[in-house]
Amino acid sequence: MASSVPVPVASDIHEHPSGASKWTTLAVLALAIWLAFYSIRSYLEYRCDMAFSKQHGCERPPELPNRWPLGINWIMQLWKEDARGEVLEFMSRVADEYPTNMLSQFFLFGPRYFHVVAPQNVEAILSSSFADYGFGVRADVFRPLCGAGIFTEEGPAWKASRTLLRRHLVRVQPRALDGLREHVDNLLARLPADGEGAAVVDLQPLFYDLTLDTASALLLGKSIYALRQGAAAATPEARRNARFAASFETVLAGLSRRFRMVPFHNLYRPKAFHDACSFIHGFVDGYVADIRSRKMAAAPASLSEKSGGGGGDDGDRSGGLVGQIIDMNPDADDTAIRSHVLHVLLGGRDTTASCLSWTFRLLVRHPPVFRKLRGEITQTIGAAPRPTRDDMRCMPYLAQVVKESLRLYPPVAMNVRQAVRTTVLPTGGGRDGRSPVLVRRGECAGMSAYITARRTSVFGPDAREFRPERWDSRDEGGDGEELQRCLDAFFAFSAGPRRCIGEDFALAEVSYVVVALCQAFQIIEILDEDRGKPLGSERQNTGLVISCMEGCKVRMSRCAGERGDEGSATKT
Ligand code: HEM
Repeated sequence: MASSVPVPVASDIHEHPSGASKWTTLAVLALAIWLAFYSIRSYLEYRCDMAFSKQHGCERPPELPNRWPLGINWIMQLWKEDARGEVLEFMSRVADEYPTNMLSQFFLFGPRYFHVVAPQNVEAILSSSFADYGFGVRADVFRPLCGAGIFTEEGPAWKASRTLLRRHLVRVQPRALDGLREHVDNLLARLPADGEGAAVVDLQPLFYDLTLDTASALLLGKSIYALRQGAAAATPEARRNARFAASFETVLAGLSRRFRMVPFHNLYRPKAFHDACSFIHGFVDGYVADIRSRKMAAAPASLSEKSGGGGGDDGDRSGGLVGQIIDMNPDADDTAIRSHVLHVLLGGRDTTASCLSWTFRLLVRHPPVFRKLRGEITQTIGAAPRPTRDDMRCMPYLAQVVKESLRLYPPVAMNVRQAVRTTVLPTGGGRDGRSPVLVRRGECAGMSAYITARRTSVFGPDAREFRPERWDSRDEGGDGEELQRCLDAFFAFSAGPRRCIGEDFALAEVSYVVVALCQAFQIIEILDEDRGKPLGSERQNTGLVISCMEGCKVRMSRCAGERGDEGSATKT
């Protein structure tokens, strides 16, 4: 038996390699070919880029010096400052040390990262060289919550989403203030009542509830009523709404953590985050199914007539954005509708609440500005219960106050783009910081409206001060040059083709709430313990938008006789 088994000899082994070693050889060969190809391509690309750089007279901006390899010292410092709530102020201080308006650095093994401060460079990235930049990993970071949509898409898909969403916003815009009234009433009901005397209130969480209510009404045709939850939490619907509001908070915190972990963001997988995403998906899907079935039951014939894209006048009233999309295209995919809803919610809710919160923080810290604003409100609408759109157009100082608040505390404080092709930024290179700068394909450019707002070279010696008058075209007495410089450097709503589509809606909402609170409360003032603290010394939460860790605590009273401090000057 033993003699029938063939025994391999050494020569057989060499001439007929086993399956495994054959594949190993092939894999090594493929890797070597890929490496050779990659190196040659990188080298050729580098040569082309250098020629391009020379042609445009580019020079490198200053490099941030690393104390430890791979910029680890900077990463640790940023984490530390972030935990302290001071990361934006820290970055502003670093930028101030470099008058060239531009810095470059590497983080770990990532691509070169440019810190862009000069308004000309911001303009190039957002507008004139728009096509040269993309979002990098943003889509991947947002995917668990909202899939593909306006915030993450590029090219034709983004254009289609933008056209659709703009159409909806333009349609609801004229009636937006009517829709706000109910929610502002709910806000007022949560504040100290008549005769209750002066009370300390943190307005920040209430503003977040308010904007969740207005945004959900805009998108789903029915509000979440977060402001009413205390009173009505007994019903199953109210409980579901409360869970939606809580899940949304969990998800936003998770998304902001994912951003901080790039490129390891996919390692962030806590169960609470995924459960919250699933709940939100099911919640919105429920609304979509409900609106669709109501529409089918109400007018099956008219639905097919509208499928050409015309939509109906009731689009925004019955089912908000969801209803309008179904009106225009009854075959629209439900998951795609859900993504539209979540993208706009993501873009419109926290940003508006953040703006409201910072505006009131600033107003109570600047009594002369608050007094002047109250004067304008009284003069324009007197005792009328609520302002109309026309009333608000007649309040230029109100617009200046909101704009100045957005300048100093832009809700979207940081933004990043990644070059999709090699390109040039107009300024910031060389010793004097005036030469163009080469940005190679794959390199990143980070902009911060917060840091730019604090540059004295851009906004003048009072850049860090809250001075709404800087936006008054009549105030300068000069040739309007300074105002134009301020306008060019203002990008709280971004700029160029991807400028915010909710700007008008947000400004109307913020202005309306400011007027409503000023009318209802004769006293809104700073707490004694907060007096004298300079702007920027507060602790900030830099998630997807900036909020204040200390909230927006004020002392309020409906009646002037019940003020906490006669010395304060917020009364008209
Ligand atoms: C004070 C409030 C707001 C601020 C400061 C603000 C700011 C911004 C900024 C900076 C961007 C550009 C983001 C980027 O390109 O990375 C943006 C985009 C966007 N915003 Fe707003 N926003 C506000 C309110 C709103 C509201 C109320 C809505 C909707 C109702 C909205 C919807 C959007 C959408 C859909 C985009 C994406 C536009 C695109 O990529 O084409 N925003 N916003």
